[in-house]
Amino acid sequence: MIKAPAKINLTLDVLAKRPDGYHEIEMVMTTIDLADRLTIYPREEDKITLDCNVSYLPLDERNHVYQAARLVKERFGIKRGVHIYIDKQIPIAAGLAGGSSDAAATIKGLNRLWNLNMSMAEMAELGSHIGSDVSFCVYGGTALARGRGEKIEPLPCLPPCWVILAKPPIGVSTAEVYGALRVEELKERRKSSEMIAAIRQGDFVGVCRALNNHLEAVTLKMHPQVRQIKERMYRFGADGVLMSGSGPTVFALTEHESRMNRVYNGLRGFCKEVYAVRILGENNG
Ligand SMILES: C[C@@](CO)(OP(=O)(O)O)[C@H](O)COP(=O)(O)OP(=O)(O)OC[C@H]1O[C@@H](n2ccc(N)nc2=O)[C@H](O)[C@@H]1O
Ligand SMILES: Nc1ncnc2c1ncn2[C@@H]1O[C@H](COP(=O)(O)OP(=O)(O)O)[C@@H](O)[C@H]1O
Repeated sequence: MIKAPAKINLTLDVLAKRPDGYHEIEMVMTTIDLADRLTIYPREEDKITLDCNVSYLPLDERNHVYQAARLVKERFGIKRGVHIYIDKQIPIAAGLAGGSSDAAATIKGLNRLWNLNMSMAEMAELGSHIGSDVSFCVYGGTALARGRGEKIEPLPCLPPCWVILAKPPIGVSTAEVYGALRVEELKERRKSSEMIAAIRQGDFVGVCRALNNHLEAVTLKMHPQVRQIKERMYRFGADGVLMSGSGPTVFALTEHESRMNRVYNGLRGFCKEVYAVRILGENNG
């Protein structure tokens, strides 16, 4: 069994729109203890098959797990197959990179199963062909991602804290959110350098102060309930609050367990999907 953890964006600074349609970004991300679980079964027949505990995911070539397995097979000319069971726990289209993390876990799992001896950097490069967030998910832990998200620089672990996540019952398309962004109109300044400094100093208050997501205003405009969740988290005592990725999931950080409980209980009843988890440890880089 391989764990595929979700990520949150502590920063997402958009620098420019690129001619290839992607955006040049800088983001500090960290993995959290909310994870899908993948089980890989080898099969002699040269075929990739998937199964899953939920009915709303495609089990064919549209699934990132299928794409990852096909890519590894093609890259190494492997003529054997696999059956992969996905135990889905991460909400989908939520800004938590569930699909990207599943793809990264598949690459890592097949690297081991077929003794391919790929390094972290090689697996991250392979993953970048599936999606911009897959490279980060290969490393996990805390890291700075640049380029369109595929250039990874590992960072030290965050100071210990709690993460409370609330996901409103809407799915958000990443492409749509980036598409609606006007880079020249961005008002919030970039904060990734400030975030990195706070992490290096183990400064939790500094981490909360440096939270920034340039996509937040776009998604807030499309889905006003995201703002209501943010306000409620602050009201119940969160130390820092931000939307993750393209949303709509919002997370709160708290240093103390008692505050975590207040925020968690304050959000339940208001929002159906609420989680309280820890940050995961060091990355594997
Ligand atoms: C916003 C972020 C932040 O971590 O995550 P999510 O909200 O999806 O979790 C990422 O940048 C998303 O990464 P990922 O979901 O892998 O995106 P991709 O599949 O590569 O791209 C989907 C679409 O988003 C847009 N896109 C993505 C990355 C980027 N740097 N600039 C872009 O403009 C492009 O229109 C692209 O066609
Ligand atoms: N294994 C997978 N898990 C989740 N979503 C997947 C997977 N494979 C393909 N997808 C598709 O990818 C899209 C975004 O998935 P996800 O990674 O959960 O969101 P986000 O990019 O917001 O973090 C969804 O529309 C979903 O159908």
